[in-house]
Amino acid sequence: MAAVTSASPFARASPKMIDAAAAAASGRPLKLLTLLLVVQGDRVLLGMKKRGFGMGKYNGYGGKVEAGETVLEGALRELHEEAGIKATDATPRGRMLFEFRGEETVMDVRVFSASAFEGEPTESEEMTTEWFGVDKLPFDRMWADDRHWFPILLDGGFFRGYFEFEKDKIVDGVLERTADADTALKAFGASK
Ligand SMILES: Nc1ncnc2c1[nH]c(=O)n2[C@H]1C[C@H](O)[C@@H](COP(=O)(O)OP(=O)(O)OP(=O)(O)O)O1
Repeated sequence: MAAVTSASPFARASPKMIDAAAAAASGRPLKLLTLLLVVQGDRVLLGMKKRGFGMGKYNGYGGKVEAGETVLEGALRELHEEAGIKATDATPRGRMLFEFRGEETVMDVRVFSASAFEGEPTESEEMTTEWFGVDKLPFDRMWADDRHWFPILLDGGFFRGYFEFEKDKIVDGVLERTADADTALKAFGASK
């Protein structure tokens, strides 16, 4: 897994590139979102988005954090709404900022993983529920950034990144494995 990560062009970002990403994000409005990956042994639960933003792509479960809830509460609520299960050991793993060319708002996605849950994964109006082997993840049907940070997540590590998109193609980005979750949460350019 580590070899895949170091092969990512974004894993070799220079400090200068990281500063550039920080400058691009600073002062921009952030939209707070969650993304929770259920990883059990050598399999990962993914859902194909059936409607709206990211329709047709496989992803973990997540969405907007609502007023009055913590980020973790938002992540657990979205998992339950979209996949019908309650994660019992969700833990923060990373933070990704996504900028789309031509849009003012930067998406601030807090990534969690969990291995234990209550209930049975059940398809919802928004997402399917499918298990994939860790060596058979459908990266060609996922967001383009996923193939770069999934190896770190599956390896038990923490990460932070900044990716700039033109529609659903990456035009630039930086990705860094961090020593711990606290460092990952200090995302490039974000003030909170
Ligand atoms: N580039 C990229 N890689 C990986 N994951 C994501 C992205 N961009 C993203 O938006 N995401 C994730 C983050 C969230 O988990 C979802 C998007 O959430 P969305 O469906 O828009 O939020 P909801 O609150 O569920 O929205 P409604 O459908 O209810 O309006 O994708």
